[in-house]
Amino acid sequence: MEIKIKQVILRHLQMELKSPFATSFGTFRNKEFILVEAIDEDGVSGWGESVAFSFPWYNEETVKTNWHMLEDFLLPLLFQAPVAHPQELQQRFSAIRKNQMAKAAIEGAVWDLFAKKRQLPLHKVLGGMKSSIEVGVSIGIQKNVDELLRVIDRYVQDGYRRIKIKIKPGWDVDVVREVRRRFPDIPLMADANSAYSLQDIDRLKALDEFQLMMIEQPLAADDLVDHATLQRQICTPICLDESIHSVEDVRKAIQLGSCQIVNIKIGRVGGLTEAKRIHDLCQENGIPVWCGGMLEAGVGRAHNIAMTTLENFTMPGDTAASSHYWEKDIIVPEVVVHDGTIAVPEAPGIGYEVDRRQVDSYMVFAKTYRAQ
Ligand SMILES: O=C(O)CCC(=O)C1=CC=C[C@@H](O)[C@@H]1C(=O)O
Ligand SMILES: [Mg+2]
Repeated sequence: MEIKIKQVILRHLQMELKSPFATSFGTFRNKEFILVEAIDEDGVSGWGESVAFSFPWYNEETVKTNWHMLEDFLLPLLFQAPVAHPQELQQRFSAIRKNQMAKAAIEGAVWDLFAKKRQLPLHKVLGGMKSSIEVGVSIGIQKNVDELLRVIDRYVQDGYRRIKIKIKPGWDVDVVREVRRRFPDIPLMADANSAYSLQDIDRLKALDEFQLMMIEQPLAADDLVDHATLQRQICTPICLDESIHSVEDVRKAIQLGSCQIVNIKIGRVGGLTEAKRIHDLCQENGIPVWCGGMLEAGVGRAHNIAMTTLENFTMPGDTAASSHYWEKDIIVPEVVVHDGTIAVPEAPGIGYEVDRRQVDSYMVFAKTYRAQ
C-alpha cells in the first residue's frame, strides 16, 4: 500500500510557554516552530513537527532554515515518487547534508500517515510494546535556589519519575547540594548544555557526591573525545545529547567510551528511522536511552511518546504533560501525566487529533505545496 502524497501544508506557529525556559544559553518564552501536514490521495493527513527554534542556540538549524530546506529541497524530493515505507526517505533525502530537524519534520508526518493508512498506532508500527511510559520533567534555571526547590517539590508531588535541572558554572555544586539536602532520594539529573570544558574537571568531579543519575552534555556540543577523557575521571554517568546526530556518532561514542547513556531527540538525529537505529545500537551495547524534549507542542510530543515505547527506553525522559508548557495545546486530548506516567494512545497514527482551530489561532503563516 504505497503512500501517494498529493500536498503538504507548512504552518509557521507561534506559541507562548506558560513560564520562561532558561538554560546555560539563555532564556526564552516564545516558541516558534513549523507544523507539517502531509495529505495523501485519499485525503488522509499525517502530522510532523519541527523542533528547530527561531534562534540557532541549540544547533545550527532555525525555523527559517527548516522552511527553506523543506520548500526548496525536501518536498520536491518527497513529491518525486510514492513512498512504500517511511524508512526509504533517509536514502531519498541523503543528497541533502545534515538539516536533521527539517528532515525529521517531514519524515515524521509520513510515519504518521503510514500508520494511519494501516489503521495502526504509530508506536506499534515502530515496534514499541509498552502501553504506558514513565516520564520525568526538565526544569529551567530558576531565579534562586528557593524557587528551584519550590518548583521541584511541585513536580515531585505530581509524581514525575525523574527531575532534570540545568547547571552551569556558578549554578552547579552548591545548587545540587541544596537540592540533595531537600530531596535526598529523588531520581535527579543535571543538564549542562555544553557549559563546561576539561578545565572544569574538579567542579564536575565534585558532583560525584550527589548520586546524580547522569550529567547531560557537560562539554562541547560536537565533542566525543573530551567526554571520553572526562568519563574516565568522574563517577557520574555522562549522557550525550547535542553530540549525537546519527547512529555513526553513537558507534564512535561507544568505541571511545564518551558516555554511558544517550538522550535521543527525533529532530536532532533526522527522524524516527535514525532514532530507531540509535535505540537498537545502544540496546546491543547495554547503553540505556531516554527521550529528550525540545519544548514540543502536541504533535512532536505524540511522536516522542510513540518512540519511548521502544524497549530500551528504560529511563524517564523529558516528555512532560501539555499543561507543563502550554495554556492550550494543539492536540485533543492533550497529553496528561498521571503519577509520572503517560498512557500510550491506541488510536491510529500519532494517536491524538490535531485541533485545527487551535492551530489556526497560533498560526503566523502557512503555505501549501502540491505534487506536480
Ligand atoms: O522539552 C522539555 O521539556 C526539555 C527541554 C530541555 O531540557 C531542553 C530543550 C532544548 C535544549 C536544552 O535547553 C534542553 C536539552 O538540552 O535537553
Ligand atoms: Mg540536553
